[in-house]
Amino acid sequence: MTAELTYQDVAEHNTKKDLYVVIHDVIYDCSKFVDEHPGGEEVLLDVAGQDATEAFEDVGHSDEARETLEAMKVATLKRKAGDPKPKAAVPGAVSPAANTEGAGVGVGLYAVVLIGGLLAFGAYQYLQQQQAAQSS
Ligand code: HEM
Repeated sequence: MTAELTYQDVAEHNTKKDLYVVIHDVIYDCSKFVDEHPGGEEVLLDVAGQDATEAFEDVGHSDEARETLEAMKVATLKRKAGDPKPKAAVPGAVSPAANTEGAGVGVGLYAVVLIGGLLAFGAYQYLQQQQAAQSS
């Protein structure tokens, strides 16, 4: 199967009865699998018509799951300028239309990571000081 589809094509298949996902730049038709998914239909509906690479990999699916996936392959992804980057599955971006503003979301994510890191560092320093104060 050598068909190529774009993100826009995939985004149209975003319902339970007609559900495509992109994982590692390959497109899979999960329509028949939604009801059988051991992880529930909700998570698949969340990524319907979108890049599910991160969601799929985060769970650490088994080899068996990967074989199931392989059987559902329908096409490969044809990337166009402005499409989200590989693995750029953005948690919370439920609407397929969200991929038109990929750049903005990317910057936002960096900000979140940066602030999270600073907070963790601050907390660490604080705890160190507390400990130092206690032991003196
Ligand atoms: C799209 C193709 C997918 C396939 C073929 C698939 C297949 C499977 C299979 C076979 C299992 C059973 C455990 C295992 O063998 O690893 C499983 C479990 C699970 N899947 Fe998926 N999955 C897919 C996508 C996703 C996505 C996008 C998520 C999003 C978070 C997800 C979340 C989970 C979770 C949380 C479990 C664990 C359920 C439990 O242990 O109770 N799956 N999946």
